[in-house]
Amino acid sequence: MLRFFENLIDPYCDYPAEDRPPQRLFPFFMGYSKPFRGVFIATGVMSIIVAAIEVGLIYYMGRVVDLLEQGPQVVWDTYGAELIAVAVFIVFLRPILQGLDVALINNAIMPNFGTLIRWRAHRQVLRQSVGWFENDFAGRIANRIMQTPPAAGEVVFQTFDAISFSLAYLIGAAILLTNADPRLLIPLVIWFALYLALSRWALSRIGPASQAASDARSAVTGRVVDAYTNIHSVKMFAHHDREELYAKEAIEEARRTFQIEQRIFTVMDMCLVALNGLLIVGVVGWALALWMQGTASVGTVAAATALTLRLNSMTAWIMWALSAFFRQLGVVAEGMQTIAQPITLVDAPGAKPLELTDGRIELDGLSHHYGRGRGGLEDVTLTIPAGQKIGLVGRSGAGKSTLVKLLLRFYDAEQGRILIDGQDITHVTQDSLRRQIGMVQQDSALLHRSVRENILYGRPDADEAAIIAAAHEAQAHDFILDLQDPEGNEGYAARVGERGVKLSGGQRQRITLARVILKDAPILLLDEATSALDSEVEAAIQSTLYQMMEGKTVIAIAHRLSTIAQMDRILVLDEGRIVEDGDHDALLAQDGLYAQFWARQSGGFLNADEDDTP
Ligand SMILES: Nc1ncnc2c1ncn2[C@@H]1O[C@H](COP(=O)(O)OP(=O)(O)OP(=O)(O)O)[C@@H](O)[C@H]1O
Repeated sequence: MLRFFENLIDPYCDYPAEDRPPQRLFPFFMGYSKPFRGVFIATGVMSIIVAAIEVGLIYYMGRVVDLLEQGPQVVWDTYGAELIAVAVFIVFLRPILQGLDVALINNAIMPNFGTLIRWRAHRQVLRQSVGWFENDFAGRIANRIMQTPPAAGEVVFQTFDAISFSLAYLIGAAILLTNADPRLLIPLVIWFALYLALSRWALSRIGPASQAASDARSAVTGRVVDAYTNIHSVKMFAHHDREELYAKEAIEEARRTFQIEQRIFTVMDMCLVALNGLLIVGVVGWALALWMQGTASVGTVAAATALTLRLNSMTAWIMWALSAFFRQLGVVAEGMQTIAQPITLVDAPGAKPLELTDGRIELDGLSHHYGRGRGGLEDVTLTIPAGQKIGLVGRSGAGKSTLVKLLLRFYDAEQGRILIDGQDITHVTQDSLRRQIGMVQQDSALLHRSVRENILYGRPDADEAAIIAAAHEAQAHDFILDLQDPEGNEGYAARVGERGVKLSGGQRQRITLARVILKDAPILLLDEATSALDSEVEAAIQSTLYQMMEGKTVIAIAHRLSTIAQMDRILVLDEGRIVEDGDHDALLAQDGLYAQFWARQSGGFLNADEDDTP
C-alpha cells in the first residue's frame, strides 16, 4: 500500500529547464516543487484534520470528567453508545486518518522531494559553462548539490508536520477554551503574542546565521576536496602542514558560525520555558479560580489543564520545528548560490544544429581576455580552408589553448566571431558544434569508469570491434589488456581511477586518443596530443595521427616542433596575436620567431619559457 504513496510523484518527470531560475527563495522553491502541489494540499488538509482530532480528544476528556458526576449507572445507560462510538473511532478511524497523513509526508513527499531537487540541481549545474566551473571549487559545488535537497525536504516536512499541525491545534485550543469560558482565552492570547515576538526575534537571526554556517561548511568541503584531488602536489612539496592550516582556517570558521547559530537556540530555549510557565499558571490558575467561584466545572479545569500541558510540550517542539525550518531555509538559500545561478552560455533562441559541409573555419577579429583586459587572444583574424592542417606554436601563455577553447565554445569570445562553414558558432547548438570536433588535450583526464566506457565516450553506439580497432590505432590495446583494478576487473573493463590517475600520462593520452579516433569528427583539435608519449610510441602514433587527419580540418598545438613541421601551414602566436603565418620552409626563411624556436630546439623541444624574442 505504501508503494502507492511512493509512486504518487515521479521525481524525474519532465520540466522546462530554465536558463535563468528565480533568484528569490520563495519563487525558486515554488518552481521546483510544482509537481508536488496536489500532494502538498492533501497533506495540509490531513494535518488540519489530525490536529482537530487531537483537540477533540482533549475536549472529550473534559466532557467525560463532567459526565462522571452523574454516577456509573446513569453514565452507562445514557452515554454508553456514545462512549463505544468514540472508542471505535479512536481505535480504528483515528489510526487510519493519522496513517494517511504520515504516509503522505513520509512516503510521498520525503523520498521524492529531495530526489527531485538533487536531480534538477545536478542537471542545471551540468549545463553550466566550463568557465563557470573554473571559478569555483568542485567540492563546494558538490556539497551544495548534496546538502540542499535534504534541507529543502526538511523545510517541507516541518511545514506540514509541525507548523500546519500546531496552527490548527492552537485554533482548536482557542475554540475549546472559549467554549469553556471566554475569559480563559486571555492568558492564551497574551502568551501567543509573546510567543510570536520571541519567534520573530529568533527567526530573524536564525536564517542569516544558518546561511553563514552552511556557507562555511561548503567552504570546508571545497578546501578539503581541493587537497584530496591535488594530493600529488601536496605530497610532492611536503605541504601537509600548510594544507592542515588551510583546512583548519575553514573548519574554524565553520565552528565559529555554528557557535553563533547555537547561541540563538540556547537563548530561545530559555525564554520559551519561562513563557510556558506563564501559560500554565495563567490558564490553569485562572480555570481554578473560576471553579472556586463556581463558574467553571471540574471538566473545564481538567480540559484546560490537559490542553496547557499539551501546549507546553508542543511549544518546544514547534519552536524547534520553526527554527529547523528557518535553518534549513538558510541552507537552501546558500545552495541556491550554486543551483539557481543563471546559465550564461546558452544556445541562441531557435539555434539550429551546425551543418558541416567542408570544415572551413574563419576567425573574425577574435579577442578574449577572460574578463581581465589582457592575456588570452587579441584581435585574431584568420581563415582556415577546409581540410587544411594547421600547426599552432608560441610561447607558454601565448593564447594557443584559448583559441582552441573558443572554437569549442567553452567560452563566448569577448569580441569577434568564429564561423564554421559560414555559420556563426554562437548561432548553432553547442552539442552539434562539439559533436563535429574531436579534441585531444595536453592534460588528458579520464572519467573514473572502465576503459571501455572512457573510449565509448567518443561514440556511445560503437561496437566492441570498433573500440578495439580504435585502441589498436592509438597504440593502446596492448597495455589495456594488462590492466587490472583492485576490484579484479581486467582489460577494457578495468576502472582507471579518479581522473585516470592509475594510468601513466602516456597511457591516459593514448586512451583519449582512442576515443577521438572512435569519434571520427571532421574537425580535429590536438592540444599537445602526444606530449606525454615516449618517442617510440610517439613515432608510431604520429602515423596514426596523420591517417586520422586525412580529409579533416586540423589545428595542432605543439611545443615539439618536429611533430608539426610537416603541416600545411604554421601559425605563430605571441601575446595573443598571430605574428607569423606560412609553411615550415617559408617561416624558416622569414627568420623570425619560428626560426628562432626551431634553432633553439635540441631534439625537437621548444624551450617555451625562455625569452626568445628575436
Ligand atoms: N580560465 C582562464 N581564466 C583566466 N585566464 C586564463 C584562463 N585560461 C588561460 N588564461 C590566461 O590566458 C592566457 C593564455 O593562456 P593559454 O592557455 O591560451 O596559453 P597557451 O598558449 O595555450 O599556453 P601553454 O602553451 O602553456 O598551454 C594566459 O595568460 C593565461 O593565464
